[in-house]
Amino acid sequence: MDKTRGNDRGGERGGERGDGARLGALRLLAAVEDGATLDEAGALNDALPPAARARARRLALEVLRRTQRADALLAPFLQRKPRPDVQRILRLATVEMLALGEAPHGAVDAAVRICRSMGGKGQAAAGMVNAVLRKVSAASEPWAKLPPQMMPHWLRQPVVHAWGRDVTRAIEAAHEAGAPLDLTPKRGDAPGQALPTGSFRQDAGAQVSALPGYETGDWWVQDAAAALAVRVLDPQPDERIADICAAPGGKTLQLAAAGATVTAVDISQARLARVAENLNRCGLSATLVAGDALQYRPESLLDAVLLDAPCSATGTLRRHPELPLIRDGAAIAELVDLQAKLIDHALSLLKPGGRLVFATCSLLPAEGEDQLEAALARHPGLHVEPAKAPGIEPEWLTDRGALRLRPDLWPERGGMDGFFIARLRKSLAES
Ligand SMILES: C[S@@+](CC[C@H](N)C(=O)[O-])C[C@H]1O[C@@H](n2cnc3c(N)ncnc32)[C@H](O)[C@@H]1O
Repeated sequence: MDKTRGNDRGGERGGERGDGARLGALRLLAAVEDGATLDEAGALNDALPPAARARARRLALEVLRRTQRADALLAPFLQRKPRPDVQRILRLATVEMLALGEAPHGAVDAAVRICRSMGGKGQAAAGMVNAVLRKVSAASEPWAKLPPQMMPHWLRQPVVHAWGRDVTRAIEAAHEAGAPLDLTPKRGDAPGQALPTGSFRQDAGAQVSALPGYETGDWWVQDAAAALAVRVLDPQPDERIADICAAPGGKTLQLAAAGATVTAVDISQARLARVAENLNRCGLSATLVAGDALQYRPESLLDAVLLDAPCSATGTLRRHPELPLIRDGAAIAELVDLQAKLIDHALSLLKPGGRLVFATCSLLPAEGEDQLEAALARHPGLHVEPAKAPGIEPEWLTDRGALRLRPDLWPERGGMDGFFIARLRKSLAES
């Protein structure tokens, strides 16, 4: 049996060695290779104590951000390709030592112990793992020279085409650096460093539920780029606004906090339950509608619609580095088609002169700039209003006045998710 895939607590009871967290990370990495997201695989570590479960996830994230780099460093030290479970152990120890500053004896001894605990073939590999990792521990110079992990071709190619190689490499460096934790205040402020756009930033390791104001719902977790969609929409008190792809609800909370009368629609009943929980925690309210947004029709036309459309989520690779491993880009055409239908439907819900914000957390122009051009061509009376909100820098705007946000922006502050955000005004003539 492959023990790194099982539900073995692996020494976490002893605690001091941290093997439970390492085994948990290896379990997550194996599940990702089998096609699961880290969120889907999370339940595999339910038997671990909370601190070890959190550390397992952090370790898996750090490895997934550097798998190519670890494999490139390891390759010259390996006489033949190891079994996948042994390769994962080698990657984990490599990343622990060279990226996370773990002392070599701790990381190497743990890798060897884990190999030995795997029985027959693992035991046979333990000597090789020990010898290879001792060489790796002295390889910090070649490690530093290796480039950050490249995006897969289906994503990299359109990104290079849109912004060139230097920006592409800067985006890849931002993916490796990971994401801080951003908070959106209900009103006023939230704990952390104030960002120019109104969000507050904590270090990546911050424990959300331990931060002041969590219990009282004074803020919620939301990337600074994601928070800009509602700031660009600029909701006003008592305006009737629908958030038609709402779950888990960060943007619904912003709309409700601004005093708008909000309807939150989502096709997933389970995800909509999270919107309800979040509203409840923050003492805010909205009408919730479970169902296909394409079928949603309010009793009367709306002042504004927020469409944060389903997309490739390629703007979130800092937080979801497993996505390139489990997606091949084949679903993009279908998503682009759905986004266009949702834009057309959203416009039909608006009063003449009403406004629509279309947003996707994607790096692909097909889900942003090109989608906008196609919508303008389909709706002659529709026009783009330049995105305005505090902290928006002029170079983030496209020629059309939409916002193109990328992970390499704000490098000195820790970056932001990739997002495309366009504010559209329906013509007064169109009903
Ligand atoms: C990008 S997420 C929205 C994130 C959300 N706006 C927030 O800020 O928390 C897209 C959402 O669209 C929902 N969705 C996908 N297809 C839909 C459809 N046809 N109608 C309504 N919701 C849909 C998904 O369930 C998912 O929750």
